[in-house]
Amino acid sequence: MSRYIIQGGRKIEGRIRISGAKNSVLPIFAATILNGSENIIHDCPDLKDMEIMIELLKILGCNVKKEGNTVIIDSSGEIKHEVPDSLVRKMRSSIVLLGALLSRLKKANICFPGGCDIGPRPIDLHLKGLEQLGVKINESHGTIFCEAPDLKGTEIHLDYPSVGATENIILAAVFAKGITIIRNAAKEPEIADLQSFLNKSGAQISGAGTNNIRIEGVESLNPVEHTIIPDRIVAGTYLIAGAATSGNIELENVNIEHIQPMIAKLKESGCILRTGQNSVKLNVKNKLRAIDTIRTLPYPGFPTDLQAPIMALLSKAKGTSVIIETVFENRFKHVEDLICMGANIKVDGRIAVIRGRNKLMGANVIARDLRGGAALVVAGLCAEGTTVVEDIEHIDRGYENFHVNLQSIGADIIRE
Ligand SMILES: CC(=O)N[C@H]1[C@@H](OP(=O)(O)OP(=O)(O)OC[C@H]2O[C@@H](n3ccc(=O)[nH]c3=O)[C@H](O)[C@@H]2O)O[C@H](CO)[C@@H](O)[C@@H]1O
Ligand SMILES: C=C(OP(=O)(O)O)C(=O)O
Repeated sequence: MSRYIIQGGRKIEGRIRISGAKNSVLPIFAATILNGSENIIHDCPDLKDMEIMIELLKILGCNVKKEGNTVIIDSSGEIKHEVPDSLVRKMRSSIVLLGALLSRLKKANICFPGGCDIGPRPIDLHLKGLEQLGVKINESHGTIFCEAPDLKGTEIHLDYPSVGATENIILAAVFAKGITIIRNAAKEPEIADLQSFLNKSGAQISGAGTNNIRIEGVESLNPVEHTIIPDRIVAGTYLIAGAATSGNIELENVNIEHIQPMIAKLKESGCILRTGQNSVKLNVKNKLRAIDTIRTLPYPGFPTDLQAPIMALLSKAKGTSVIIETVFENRFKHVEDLICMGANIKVDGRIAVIRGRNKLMGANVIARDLRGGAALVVAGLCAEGTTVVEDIEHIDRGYENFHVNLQSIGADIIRE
């Protein structure tokens, strides 16, 4: 187990380039199974989850080469339909291999996926959508056995705009006969990136980024070269870290449209933000103010993945803030560690009330999930004294070179 040791109280100042998005690269890697060809993918972030997905693809029969942040995946060989449980349980995105394998092989066996422990996270909407496309599903002893003798396009109305379900249905529908329409689809930028990757390969998909996605089945796909979109959650985390230390930072390689929900809230708190075409600068002149209400929502609402980091920031803002977590049922595990650091936070169900304190104090805390862990790093950066964050393997799932990047902009953080 590794840990970060942070000496708080230093302003972070400088420039960081944002890596490709974890939640984009993982479904796109799964999608490389479809074309049975070579796929060259640039700006792949060096993350634990990406390593696991590469391992999974190799076991399934793909040839994978890594050259810096470019990954070349050749899926022209024979592909297996059974996905090993131990790796599937290590992350959430492994479940999109289901749609990809059904598309390519018309069958797949996979267990229930892992990922951050932030609530029950069922996959009923994935399975319901796949069944509507004609997939026969049997569950036994935790394994889902799927067969898709005859995938047929149809209209699917999602009860909730689930990111993973939207991705799985898109993947399964690429070769389905006729037209598939997904209504109430997730609108996240990572879905649009998946569409863009698949269309470059010859798929006929439109509407990603809106509630209605249309997929016209095609017969075959071609090799692709693609660059992953910048990670809006990583960008948001660095902006929050900059704000929490009253710093002065510039982020490069960001899509400004994708980070608008964070920009709006940071401005409400009193941060000064200036946007360029693909960059954003943040500085802070006065003490930050509380934010009346933050309600996490599907995109373009405020992202649940930044709920924990912004809570760390609000723990030191002037006044009382309210955060309502509407997406996941149990995403406040970081609260007890923030309280250990001196924060005044009360939680009732999905609502957290944060009364800003003048200071936070360094403490020994534990990263219990990916973004909760990032929040504790943010808190450590702006706390007095030393903070030790244990179990940082969770953070490795989603942040490339986290402490190295923070060091490069003046943070006192080491990995042990
Ligand atoms: C790898 C990846 O891309 N992860 C992201 C993805 O997770 P993920 O794809 O798991 O998130 P979903 O959008 O599917 O889940 C949102 C909500 O819908 C519920 N639900 C989902 C599917 C289903 O079949 N039934 C069901 O009830 C979930 O329990 C949750 O309460 O989107 C989340 C919401 O933006 C982000 O926090 C995650 O970082
Ligand atoms: C919840 C997250 O990841 P996952 O869905 O992979 O668990 C996240 O990225 O914050």
